[in-house]
Amino acid sequence: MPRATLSVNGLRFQAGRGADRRTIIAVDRLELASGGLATISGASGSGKSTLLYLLSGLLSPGAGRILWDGTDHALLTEAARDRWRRRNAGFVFQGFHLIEELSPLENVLAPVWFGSFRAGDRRDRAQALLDRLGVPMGRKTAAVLSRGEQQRVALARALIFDPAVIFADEPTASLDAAAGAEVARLLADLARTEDRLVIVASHDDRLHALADHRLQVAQGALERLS
Ligand SMILES: Nc1ncnc2c1ncn2[C@@H]1O[C@H](COP(=O)(O)OP(=O)(O)OP(=O)(O)O)[C@@H](O)[C@H]1O
Repeated sequence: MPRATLSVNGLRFQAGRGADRRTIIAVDRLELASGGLATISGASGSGKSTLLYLLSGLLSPGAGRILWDGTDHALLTEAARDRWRRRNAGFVFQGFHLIEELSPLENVLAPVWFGSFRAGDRRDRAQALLDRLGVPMGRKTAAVLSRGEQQRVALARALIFDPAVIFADEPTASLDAAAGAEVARLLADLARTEDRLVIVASHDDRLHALADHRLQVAQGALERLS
């Protein structure tokens, strides 16, 4: 199973111009490793999503270091960072981002097509992931699935390249209580039983209750609660 360690030092991300320039998020020090669910709480607009973008390399920090397995991503070319993300990172969002006209299986295989890989090699894995995550068989399009089922398809899609790290931004926010609890349990399971590092930004207390590492953003700074 792929593993990952994250090490952050002196991270500062600022935005805005002139007098409006301000620090959106600062992280003095953070160490996380595979085998745990880390949740980030914080008020709306506190910088949780921005932190996920920074950690995943979709945004560059103005200052500080983000090391994945000892490699400082600021020193990589953009192409190398993209390659790292494709091989090592899976993403889950509040809004699922499925292609509704495609079947659940086709949605899970979409990153394979977009990455110009041969889908045939991944078809069995995609089906196994859908089975494992309990997505019902025989649905022609993703549009006819319930929201909880759609989020499970999105989770299967995030897992198609067997990533060591999963980033999830409010993955339960648009689900009802039962579906939200199920997705929270699946995320914790992916961290603990499959030894992945799962980092979730969320307002959902059910997710925080399951966390191995509880982080919080307050007044622009990340602090560790447990
Ligand atoms: N490039 C940027 N330029 C200006 N402001 C920015 C930029 N990026 C983020 N911000 C601001 O930083 C703050 C944090 O946004 P972010 O989306 O990370 O918060 P959040 O904690 O995820 O919020 P929510 O819980 O509502 O999703 C917001 O006020 C946002 O407008």
